[in-house]
Amino acid sequence: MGKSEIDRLQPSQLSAHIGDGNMDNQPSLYTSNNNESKKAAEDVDEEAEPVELENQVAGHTNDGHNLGMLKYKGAVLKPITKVVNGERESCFYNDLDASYSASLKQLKQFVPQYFGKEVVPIGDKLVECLVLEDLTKGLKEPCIMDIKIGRRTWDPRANLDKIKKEDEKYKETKRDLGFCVPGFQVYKITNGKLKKYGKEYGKKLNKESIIEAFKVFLNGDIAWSRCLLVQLLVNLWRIQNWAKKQTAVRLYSSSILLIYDARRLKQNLEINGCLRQTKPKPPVLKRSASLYRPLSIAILHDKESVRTGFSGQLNADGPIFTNSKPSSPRIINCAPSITRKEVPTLKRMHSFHNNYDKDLQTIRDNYVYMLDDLVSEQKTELWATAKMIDFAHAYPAESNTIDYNYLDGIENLVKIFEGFLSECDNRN
Ligand SMILES: Nc1ncnc2c1ncn2[C@@H]1O[C@H](COP(=O)(O)OP(=O)(O)OP(=O)(O)O)[C@@H](O)[C@H]1O
Ligand SMILES: O=P(O)(O)O[C@@H]1[C@H](O)[C@H](O)[C@@H](OP(=O)(O)O)[C@H](OP(=O)(O)O)[C@H]1O
Repeated sequence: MGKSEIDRLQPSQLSAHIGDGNMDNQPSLYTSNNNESKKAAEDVDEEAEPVELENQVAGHTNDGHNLGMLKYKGAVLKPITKVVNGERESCFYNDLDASYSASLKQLKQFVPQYFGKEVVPIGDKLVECLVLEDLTKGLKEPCIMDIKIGRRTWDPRANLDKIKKEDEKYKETKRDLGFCVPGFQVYKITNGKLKKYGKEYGKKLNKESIIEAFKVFLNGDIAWSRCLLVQLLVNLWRIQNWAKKQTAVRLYSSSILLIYDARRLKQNLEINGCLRQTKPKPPVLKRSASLYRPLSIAILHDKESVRTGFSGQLNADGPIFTNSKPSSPRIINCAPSITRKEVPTLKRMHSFHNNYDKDLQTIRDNYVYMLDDLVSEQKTELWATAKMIDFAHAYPAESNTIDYNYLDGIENLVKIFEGFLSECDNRN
């Protein structure tokens, strides 16, 4: 890469390129008069001083050169140990607020809230940190997986050594899937115990063993929860749709955090009779009378649609089933745009596997409606999400083209989760 090209990619130019973000004018968590920040400040748990973020699953740790993530006053602190990276990440967050670009504005909903920079005491030093919303706040048993997106994890300013070092890590999953897993933690719903899997584990994964790793993370080795998969997938689809269109930024070495509360998962599985030791089982639904298959298929097939067993009600844990046969499943009202005419091929049962775009879109729409219902009608909080983090290597796109390095990774991730969803349909 020529010097002039590298020079054009100085961090400060991210602002210039995408908007007029001023990286130092951001409201602070503690001093701002910005309403959102004020509210966050009121909400905070009071750690008197920064403490280690015990739920950190990947990234730099306190090793003498670097510092790990911290928790302070209810927020997460990311210490700036590499000034250029820290500035770049701070600029990136600021640009999301300041930009006129629709895709950058849209991106804001997929990332943690950013409260600006703060200088805090860490040990005997004062360290400047990014202050971020704690994405795991309020979760009783937070299960977190860090998925680094992209085959290429080095940025345009990387030297040969860095390129080599990056290319040698997580080789197989990056090559075959376009992402890797540098770490995760899971609370097992069988015994409530926390298990952590670090980067050495992640580096050995390949396209087969990573499926097992996902199952372990999702407690899917014990039972599949459609409610969990839907919550995660809806967010992944949104990010995927964003990545399909956006031409403003290139994200290198950026991650998606998958987050859920194992406590809520357990409750959800118990209510649905999927865990043995628990409450009386709900009425057994025959395969044909179950909603546990793509909703769009159910509603497009007249006979099937009256036999879903779906009561028309959703609670915090997903759809409620009855023995009765509702003549008009509520989902039909939720998805008025879906007609027999539009998607005549949906009777094909393996649409998940063949990934036919149109079929999938319909199926996705249904799950999005279902998720919306969960929130809007029952006024419940969701307990799983997928968020984008780590923008230390975010660069402006040089030409208005798609970031295929990012898009490929998220598309493969989505396919794997859609596969789980269809497996879940068959088992339940
Ligand atoms: N907003 C957040 N809320 C909760 N946890 C977070 C948040 N941001 C980061 N984390 C935790 O910290 C870890 C590291 O975050 P991040 O990727 O930003 O750090 P990093 O040191 O830049 O990583 P890398 O070494 O991959 O570049 C994540 O895997 C996650 O466990
Ligand atoms: O997954 P691993 O093995 O921990 O690899 C690290 C990871 O790629 C980080 O993103 C990178 O930090 P940067 O984002 O700062 O490049 C770090 O570089 P470093 O060793 O130079 O800190 C790598 O060691």
